[in-house]
Amino acid sequence: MLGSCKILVGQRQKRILLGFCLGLVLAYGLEMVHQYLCSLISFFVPTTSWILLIVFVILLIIYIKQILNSYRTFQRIGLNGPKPSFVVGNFIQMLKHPKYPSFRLTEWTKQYGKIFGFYIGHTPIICISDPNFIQEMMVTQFSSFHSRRPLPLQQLDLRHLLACTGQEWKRQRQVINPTFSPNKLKEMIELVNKCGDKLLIKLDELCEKQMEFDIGLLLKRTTLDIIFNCAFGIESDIQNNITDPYFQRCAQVFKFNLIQMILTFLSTLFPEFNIVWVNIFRYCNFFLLWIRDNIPFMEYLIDVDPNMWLQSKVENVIKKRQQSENKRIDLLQLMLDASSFHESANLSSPSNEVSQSARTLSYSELLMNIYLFMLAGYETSSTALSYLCYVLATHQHEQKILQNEIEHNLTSDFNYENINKLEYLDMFIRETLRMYPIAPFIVNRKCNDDCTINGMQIKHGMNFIIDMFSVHYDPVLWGPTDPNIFYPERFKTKRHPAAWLPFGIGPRNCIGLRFAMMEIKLTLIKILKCYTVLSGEKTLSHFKEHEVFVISPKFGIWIQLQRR
Ligand code: HEM
Repeated sequence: MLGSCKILVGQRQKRILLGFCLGLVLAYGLEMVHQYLCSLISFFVPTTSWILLIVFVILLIIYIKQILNSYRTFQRIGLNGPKPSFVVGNFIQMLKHPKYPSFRLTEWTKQYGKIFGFYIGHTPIICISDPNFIQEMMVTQFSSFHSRRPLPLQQLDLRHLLACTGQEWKRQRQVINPTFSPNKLKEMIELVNKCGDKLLIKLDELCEKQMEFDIGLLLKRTTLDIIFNCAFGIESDIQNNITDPYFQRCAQVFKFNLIQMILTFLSTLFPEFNIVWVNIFRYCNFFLLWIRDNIPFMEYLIDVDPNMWLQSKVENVIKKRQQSENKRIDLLQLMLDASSFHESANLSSPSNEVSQSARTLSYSELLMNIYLFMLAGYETSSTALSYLCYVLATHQHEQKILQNEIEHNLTSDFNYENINKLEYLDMFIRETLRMYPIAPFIVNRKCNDDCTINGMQIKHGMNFIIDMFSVHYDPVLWGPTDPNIFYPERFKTKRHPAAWLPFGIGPRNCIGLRFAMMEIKLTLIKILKCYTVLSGEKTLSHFKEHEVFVISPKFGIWIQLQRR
């Protein structure tokens, strides 16, 4: 999702060895650059090192003053918030939260109110959990808040929906929106259905054994299978083959290696030097790839960069589809139909560029977006399904109501209209995502134009984040039944439009919402028609959440199945 390159090395020892080699080479490289610069400058000025030192100290003082100044942002506008530490701001306090970082925001909301300020590094961020403010910012005054804060280590030339801004984002969104319309989804449901059938075969085997198992991994494979089928028309064997390279690469993208962790940390604390961190990261990857390709046996030590690998596969698939006579109905075909570039286009060809007024996508935009859908659609949907299985296992009464609804209203015809008529199923999923939102960190906005909301003057460049947990557990918004209780029927009452935010809100909400709901509903229906989900010994004891991009169950979801 970051769109950044990454190298993975198999085991710990290999990483240490590599880290050591890399350190040596970096040190040598730096020394060379240093010597070269000194000899170059001393050619013109004899007292180079003194001048360099003085310039460096002056720049450092200016930079530190800037940092200290930014820590006074909220004092100036009279906003409360936790006290920041120098350089890190409140970032470490967030990371050190025993549950997960997003939960720290909820604690601060309780302490400082529904609008407060905190610092990530020295970047001031306003945290909001007032639904009226959220509605105003993300819907009514959207034209002043159409960007997000760039992701740490985000490449500067990244041009997909999640990353781009302004006119570029508007054009891309207008072109891609129809791809996810109900009419198009109706045509794709058969593909999702087939992937669900493959899951049932696996579940059958596990049910026979009458043992407790982690369903999380199976759901990951299923959602990846669905997105491969629906996005690229690849009929993969992910669900049967544990070593499937697509599955392994996608999983690797969400795991950070040491270099990536350090650079992500630096990029978070010092975003103004992002170009430096991104380039160090890029060159480290190129360097490791070079070693892998040129030094014997290194291919066993250094793995291929999963982002590069996946992107090259996406490129091949696009090329093949362009040449094929057979036009499937899937995301790739719909987006190809909406794009305009020559068949021979590639990332560096002139047809890679399009004018902002044109209602079309360039080659690189198509490539990046298809790649984004693959990653954005796989982890989120499988995590949602995992939470749903956990809730099913721990709420037998609600599961019975759901099974009755499915039995009485659905025969074998799982078409788009029919599955969307199931009211209780819809409320059940919404209630689960209210209690277990998956990607709260991504619901953030950056102000593009000075404006005023609820009397608060907002300057261009100010960052905002939503404290989703405070909104989702607010008794005023979700009462009278206690929001800590799982109660799907609460959705029968009309709620504030900004009270339910798992997919964000406004023109820049999740473009895959309908697609995700379709695959989640269909998969659940298939499971519940055949089985009852039961809890086992590990269901509660192994349930622990953690947050890396998304909030997900750390040790999987352990359940038992009983055939109906
Ligand atoms: C349960 C599943 C999913 C959840 C919880 C989820 C959540 C989110 C959230 C919270 C956002 C940010 C919205 C905002 O800022 O207001 C988002 C954006 C996005 N999601 Fe999803 N998502 C899911 C599934 C999908 C799927 C299946 C796809 C694609 C096939 C997808 C593609 C995207 C894209 C491209 C964006 C960026 C939209 C833009 O900036 O215009 N998501 N998602």
